[in-house]
Amino acid sequence: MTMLRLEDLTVRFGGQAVLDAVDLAVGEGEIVCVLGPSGSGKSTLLRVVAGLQRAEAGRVLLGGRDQDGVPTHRREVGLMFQDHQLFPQRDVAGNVAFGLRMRGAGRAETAARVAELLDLVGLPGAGARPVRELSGGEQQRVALARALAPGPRLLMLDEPLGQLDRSLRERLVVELRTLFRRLGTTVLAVTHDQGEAFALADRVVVMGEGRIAQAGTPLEVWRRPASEFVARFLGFENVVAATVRGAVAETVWGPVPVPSGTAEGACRVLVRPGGVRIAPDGHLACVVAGRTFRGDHVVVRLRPEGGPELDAACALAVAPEVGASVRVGFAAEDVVVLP
Ligand SMILES: Nc1ncnc2c1ncn2[C@@H]1O[C@H](COP(=O)(O)OP(=O)(O)OP(=O)(O)O)[C@@H](O)[C@H]1O
Repeated sequence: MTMLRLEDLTVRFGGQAVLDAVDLAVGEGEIVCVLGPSGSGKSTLLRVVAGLQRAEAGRVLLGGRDQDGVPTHRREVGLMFQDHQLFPQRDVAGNVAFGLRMRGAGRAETAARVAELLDLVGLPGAGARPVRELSGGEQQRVALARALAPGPRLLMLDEPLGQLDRSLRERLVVELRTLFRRLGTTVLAVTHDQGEAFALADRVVVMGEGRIAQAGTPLEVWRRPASEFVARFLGFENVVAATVRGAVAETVWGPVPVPSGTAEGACRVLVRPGGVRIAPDGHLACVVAGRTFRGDHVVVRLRPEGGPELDAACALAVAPEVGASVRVGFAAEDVVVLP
């Protein structure tokens, strides 16, 4: 079943379309992450779904019902923003209970639900703690418990882990995914951090200038970026103009093998760094201009005889030193033809 459907949604500020005829469906229990550069319209999208921002055109359907004219508090959506927006004067329980009280829940019911949620987010017994004394990660959990407390049909997260340091983010994102799976929560999250989106989402939606540039599973989007915009946003820089003839694309880097069935003629090609192979029989001579350590591999920046620089992903043990002369070839499985 589709929990959320956006049809032809358009929002303009000062004549500029911030959302430009956006169509999107989120299934029940699905976790969708909207990813995009700053200003691409991600937060506006959430605000329209929540009823905090009016759309100029298009529809928002929740559980099949048009939400036009339905106020925020009747939409049964949970919201969690990047700065948590906890009430500093209330303790943890008072924060988590907020949405329940708004719905008129009784004292005993509220207390039981708060305890249950604090267990769920890994803060058992923390109800009486002042929120001011919590760490960033603990505050994030309280904000999550507060958003989940009223049992929303759709949980929306806006840069949920934005303020936290990297290692905590990486840990929490795994916890969040496990929790949402267990609860069967339908989630629409926005983030500019691709690592976060790819770790959290069943489906990733990449936005640019108010439009959906690509939607697909993390693996699909990673393996087959649909455009140069998506490829560059994901951090792929090995993009070059090409002319396809048969199974080969001619480029300033020399011939690049392309998948069979690729249309002939002008295009742009992406070679993922893993497909730039340093080997003595490679056709392209390069000098190593830089090296970036990436944990389990090294990204080597190569300066070819002609054309733009390119990145190669190398195993730690064999990565050449800066200044070394190397030769490279391209592996077909890491070549993506862009429109
Ligand atoms: N109420 C408003 N009035 C005028 N312009 C606005 C308003 N809200 C947002 N904008 C503009 O709309 C554009 C999209 O904003 P939005 O916050 O949706 O982007 P975003 O993708 O969430 O960005 P970020 O990642 O920086 O939060 C921006 O250019 C922003 O300045």
